[in-house]
Amino acid sequence: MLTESPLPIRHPTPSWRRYLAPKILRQVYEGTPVTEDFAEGYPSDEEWHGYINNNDRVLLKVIHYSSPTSAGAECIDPNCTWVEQWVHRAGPREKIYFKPEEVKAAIVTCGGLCPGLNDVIRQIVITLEIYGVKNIVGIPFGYRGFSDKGLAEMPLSRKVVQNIHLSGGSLLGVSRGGPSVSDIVSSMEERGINMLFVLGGNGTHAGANAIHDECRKRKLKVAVVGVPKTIDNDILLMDKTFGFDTAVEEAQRAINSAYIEAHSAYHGIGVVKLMGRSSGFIAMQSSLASGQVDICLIPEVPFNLHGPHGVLRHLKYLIETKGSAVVCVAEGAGQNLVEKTNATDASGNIVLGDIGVRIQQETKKYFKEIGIPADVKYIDPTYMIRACRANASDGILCTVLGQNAVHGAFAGYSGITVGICNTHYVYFPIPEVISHPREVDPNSRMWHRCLTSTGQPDFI
Ligand SMILES: Nc1ncnc2c1ncn2[C@@H]1O[C@H](COP(=O)(O)OP(=O)(O)O)[C@@H](O)[C@H]1O
Ligand SMILES: O=P(O)(O)OC[C@H]1O[C@](O)(COP(=O)(O)O)[C@@H](O)[C@@H]1O
Ligand SMILES: [Mg+2]
Repeated sequence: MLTESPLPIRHPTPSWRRYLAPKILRQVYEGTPVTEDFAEGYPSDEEWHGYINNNDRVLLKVIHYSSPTSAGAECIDPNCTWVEQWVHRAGPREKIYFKPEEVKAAIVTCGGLCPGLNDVIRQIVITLEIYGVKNIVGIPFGYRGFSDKGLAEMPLSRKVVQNIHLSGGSLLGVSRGGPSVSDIVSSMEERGINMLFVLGGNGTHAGANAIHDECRKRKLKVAVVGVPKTIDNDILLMDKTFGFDTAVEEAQRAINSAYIEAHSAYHGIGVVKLMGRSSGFIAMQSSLASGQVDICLIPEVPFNLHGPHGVLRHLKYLIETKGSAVVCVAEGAGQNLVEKTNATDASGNIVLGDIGVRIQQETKKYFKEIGIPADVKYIDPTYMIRACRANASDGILCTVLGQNAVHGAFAGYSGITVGICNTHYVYFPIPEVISHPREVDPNSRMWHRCLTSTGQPDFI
C-alpha cells in the first residue's frame, strides 16, 4: 500500500512558511500581474480557496468490486474487502519551502524523444518565473550534461521557451548513459542547483530517485521532481503518460498507409512496427483506433509464426477471404522468434531484434513456399512518431504536469513524480511507479476489445 512520501526536506522554518505564497499562487491561477500588490495584505484562506491541502488524497482504485469474479476485479482477499490506497493531490500549497530568489532550478531531459517534452520544459519555466525564480537553466543532452565540460548550461526564461512547444524534440537535447549519480550530485552542488526537474522514463526516474537519495545523504536541501516521459505508456499507476496520445494518433497514419498499400495491391500484406519495448499499449490502442488492423501482436501475448495456429496460416486465410491484410506489431513482441543481439545501449537497455523485419521476411518466404503470390510492405514509423510535436490533448497534459512539478518542488516534496490518476493530478513516490514496467493485461477488457476488433484468433 502506498503511504505518505517521506517529504525529507520539509523543514518547518517559520520565516519560509508564509513567504509570499498566497500572493504568488494567486498570480499563477488567476493571471494577476506579477507586479500587483495587495493593499490590504495577502488574502487569507477564507477569501480564496485555491490551495491544495497537504492532506488531500486521491484514491488509486475507484471501483469497489463486489465479487472476485467481476471483470477486471483486483481484490486482495476472497471477500473483496475495500482497501484504501492513495497518493497526494498535486497543486499549489499555501506554504512554500523555498524563497524564489534563492532558487536555482535546472531542467534535464533524458532517454529517447517523446512528443511533449518541449511543452513540459516551457511550462516549468513559465511557472517558475511566476513564483519569482530568476535563475533557471537547462542541462544539455540529458545526464551527460552534468559531466561533459564542453556542454554549457542553457539559461532559460519565458522569452526563450515561448514558442518551443510548436516543434517536437527537446530544446535541451537528450541522451542515454552518462555520469554516476555521485558525479551528478557533485556537479549540482558546484552549480548551486537546489531544484531539479527530471523528464524521462523508467531509467531516468531510477536516476532521479538515486539523485534524491544522494542529496539526502549529503544533507542538501534540494527538491528532485520527475515528470514521466514514456511514449510507451509503461509507467505504473498512471492513467497515461504524455506523448502516448500523440503516438497513437500518428501511428494511425502509418497503419492507414499500410492498409492502402495492402488494399491496393493484389494479395497485399502491410506490416507496421510500433514502439513498445515491453508493453504493447501503442500497438493495442492504435489497432483499436484505426479499425484497419487484422492482427495485433504485443510483447505480453506469446504467438507462433508457423504451425497450424500460427500468424502465417491466419494471413493465408485473410488473403483467401479478404484479399489483403494488415499486421500491427509492437517492437518488443515475439522476441523468442528473432535472433538475440546480445547488445545493450548506453543506458543498459537491451537492444531488441527486429520483429517487424522478421515477420516481413517469413511472410514472403511462406507465401512463396505455398505458391500464393503476396505483396508484402513493411513500415517502421518509430522516429517519425517520436519526433512529432504534441497533439492538443497531450499539450494540455504537459501543461498541467509542468505546472504541478513546480508546485510540488515549492511545496517541499522531493523524490516524487507528477502524474494523472483517475483523472486527478497527483504526486507519486518515484519507487512506487518504476518497480517494473506497466504492461497490457492479456485478460483485460481492453485487450479483449482489441481482439474483437481485429477478429484474430490465438496464435499458440
Ligand atoms: N538504474 C539507474 N540508475 C541511475 N541512472 C539510470 C538508471 N537507469 C538508467 N539511468 C539513466 O537514465 C537515463 C535515461 O535512461 P534510459 O533507459 O535511456 O531512458 P528512459 O528514462 O526513457 O527509460 C540515462 O542517462 C541512464 O544512464
Ligand atoms: O534509438 P533509440 O534512441 O535508442 O531509441 C529507441 C527506443 O526508444 C523508444 O522509443 C523509447 O525510449 P525510452 O527509453 O526513452 O522510453 C523505444 O520504444 C525504442 O526502442
Ligand atoms: Mg526506458
